[in-house]
Amino acid sequence: MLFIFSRRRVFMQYGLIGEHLGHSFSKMIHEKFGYYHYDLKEISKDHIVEYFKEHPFKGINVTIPYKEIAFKACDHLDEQAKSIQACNCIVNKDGKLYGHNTDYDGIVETFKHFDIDLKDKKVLILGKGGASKAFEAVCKDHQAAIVQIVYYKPYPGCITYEDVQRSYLDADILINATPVGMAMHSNASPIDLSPFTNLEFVFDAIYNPLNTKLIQQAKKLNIRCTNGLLMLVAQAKYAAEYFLNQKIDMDLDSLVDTIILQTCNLVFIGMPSCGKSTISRQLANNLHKEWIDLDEEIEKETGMKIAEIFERYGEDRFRNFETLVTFKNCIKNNVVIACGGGIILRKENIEALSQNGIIIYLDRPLDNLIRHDPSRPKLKEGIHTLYKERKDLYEKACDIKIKNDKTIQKTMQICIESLKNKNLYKKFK
Ligand SMILES: Nc1ncnc2c1ncn2[C@@H]1O[C@H](COP(=O)(O)OP(=O)(O)O)[C@@H](O)[C@H]1O
Ligand SMILES: O=C(O)C1=C[C@@H](OP(=O)(O)O)[C@@H](O)[C@H](O)C1
Ligand SMILES: [Mg+2]
Repeated sequence: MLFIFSRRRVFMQYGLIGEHLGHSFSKMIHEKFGYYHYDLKEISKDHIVEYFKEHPFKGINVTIPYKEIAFKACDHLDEQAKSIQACNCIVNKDGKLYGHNTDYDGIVETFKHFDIDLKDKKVLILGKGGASKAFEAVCKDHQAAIVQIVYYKPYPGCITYEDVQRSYLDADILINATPVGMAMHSNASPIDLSPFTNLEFVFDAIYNPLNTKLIQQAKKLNIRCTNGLLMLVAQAKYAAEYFLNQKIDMDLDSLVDTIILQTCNLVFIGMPSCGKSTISRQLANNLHKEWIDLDEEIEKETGMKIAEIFERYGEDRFRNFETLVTFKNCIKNNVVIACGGGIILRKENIEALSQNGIIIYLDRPLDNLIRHDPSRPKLKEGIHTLYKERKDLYEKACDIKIKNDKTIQKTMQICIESLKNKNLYKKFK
């Protein structure tokens, strides 16, 4: 009896099920609709069949790797779920399960938003999992001329990445439906875009990090592109409409903006002693965000003070630690990060921090900077020499430059005001 009671207590009415949900934004999105609590429930492969048998929910979303099992568990399926053979949304009506695939709608919504006409286009879809099938269905329904699935090894119906190099470099649209480039592997890209000749649009279904390596490259090459955030937000809205059996009146583009604001990081760069650590910590307190100082993280990881690392191992080794710690922290969400002054010396550091972060350059008058401090070994080279070497790198790396020539409190207020500028966040769209 007690057993049944305790199990009932944890039943969720609305939520997301999947195997690993650590990086999901779904709770945040669904609760913005304002109709219900939304929970995240990780279920192991051993328990998933039983979960569907019991179906203890009113409405759920389903994510990797259970969309196909969900499809099989449903009593009724809509056309999109049938054609994709996978469900990401199930509604429980009087004990019967109604399956939908709102990923399909999220994809259509995204192509529409960017005004991409799929008709007669040559489309490459990387990956052959659940998301890939939804993209394939959308492309075929919208009369793309060729829809080719790319897989990393030979597989029926798929081509390999070598085949792409040989005969598909004239593709019009490229879609990443693999997890390559996602959070823990954010330094990887599924494909190099530079040899493509005709790419009109790149669609990366990943939304964390907001800017994957693939998206960063597309932007560099001036190819129009999107991450998976609008798709995610749109599929959530359509799922909520199925859950509630009513229309939800919410502008998706503004919802995307809200999610970006709540998930992106604020990253401080600038000369040694320009105020990065001090001002970013106060800003984090003020905005109720977690604060991370990369120098402190290096000291924690190595168990040594910065000056000791320089002395015992030299600058190069210090820079390796710095890059390691940068890669570990850059894929977090909603954190404020203080970097060390030399972070801009390696391009890959800034690229990594830019995946989820707005880069803020704190510019403090040189005359106000500390000249001698044994805990800051680079100062021995002289502030003017360092500034000459680095000035352009700071300028180039930053999204916004803020003068720190007033009080700490005042500069922090200026940061807060400047960060209200919506244009800053366009880099994530
Ligand atoms: N606007 C300011 N007015 C007065 N002191 C400041 C100002 N900005 C920074 N400082 C001081 O400068 C010193 C170095 O700041 P810190 O945050 O450690 O710099 P960074 O992390 O950029 O090296 C600290 O003592 C800090 O309080
Ligand atoms: O400018 C630099 O090369 C360095 C700056 C330091 O951080 P601060 O900028 O916080 O002093 C620290 O990362 C290390 O001593 C190297
Ligand atoms: Mg510092």
